Amino acid sequence: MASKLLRAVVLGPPGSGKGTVCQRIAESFGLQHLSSGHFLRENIRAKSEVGVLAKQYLEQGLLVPDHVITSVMMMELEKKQSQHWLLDGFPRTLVQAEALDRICDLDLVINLNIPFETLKDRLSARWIHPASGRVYNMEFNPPDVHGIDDITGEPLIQREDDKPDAVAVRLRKYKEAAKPVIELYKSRGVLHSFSGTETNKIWPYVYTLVSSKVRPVHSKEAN
Ligand SMILES: Nc1ncnc2c1ncn2[C@H]1C[C@H](O)[C@@H](COP(=O)(O)OP(=O)(O)OP(=O)(O)O)O1
Ligand SMILES: Nc1nc2c(ncn2[C@@H]2O[C@H](COP(=O)(O)OP(=O)(O)O)[C@@H](O)[C@H]2O)c(=O)[nH]1
Repeated sequence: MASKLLRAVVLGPPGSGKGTVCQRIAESFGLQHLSSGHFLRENIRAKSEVGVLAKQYLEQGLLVPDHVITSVMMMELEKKQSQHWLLDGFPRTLVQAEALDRICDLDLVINLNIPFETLKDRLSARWIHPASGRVYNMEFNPPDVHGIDDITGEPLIQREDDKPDAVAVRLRKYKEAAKPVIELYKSRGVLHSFSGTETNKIWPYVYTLVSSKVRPVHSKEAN
């Protein structure tokens, strides 16, 4: 097995299960899971310069400008140079993919293909613990106590951009922006697409794929 550090990306529309799949990969393989949305929400909570700027875009379900998210991600990636990593939510546009190209060669791109109706249903049932980014779903993986984070006991919230009007805009924007990124990675032969309506059914295939690149932390397949 290669000892090279893994550079991987998970692509997929909002609600496709990127966060869920990345969390499982991170746990099973000991990779760093780096979520662009999580970094932006952290900046918003901290009221940093980036956060103040990003807030207005997120509230309208819009992508933040390329240079803003690219500088946030480059700073985070610099801190993780010596670790395997997995990007969730970045790159979202061709400009971002080109910026990423300048600092690394990707080994693996996982593309989640999920039907639109499924995405809408999932997002309306999604609740998060803002401080950690932990994600719940009232049907798929509910918290032990309704509305409360399992680990800290703090309240869960529903994201403003998971409300129905913002969701439709986000899905449309995603499609437009992601098309050239998917084409680019397909042409390089690093793209692996998975289709379905259930993360639990897709997961064993993703696990097998990642196992071909990095050794699992646990010998038995996590689920
Ligand atoms: N790479 C990016 N480029 C531009 N805007 C971004 C990027 N990543 C995140 N954002 C902004 C716009 C997103 O709607 C918002 C939340 O990001 P994220 O948590 O990845 O949610 P998302 O819109 O993909 O939904 P989801 O978590 O459901 O996939 O942050
Ligand atoms: N019903 C159902 N919900 C799922 C499934 N996979 C993920 N979810 C939930 O759907 C929502 C979106 O998943 P998430 O991982 O946040 O997707 P992301 O937006 O692509 O990062 C979350 O509330 C998840 O808990 C699934 O197979 N079935």
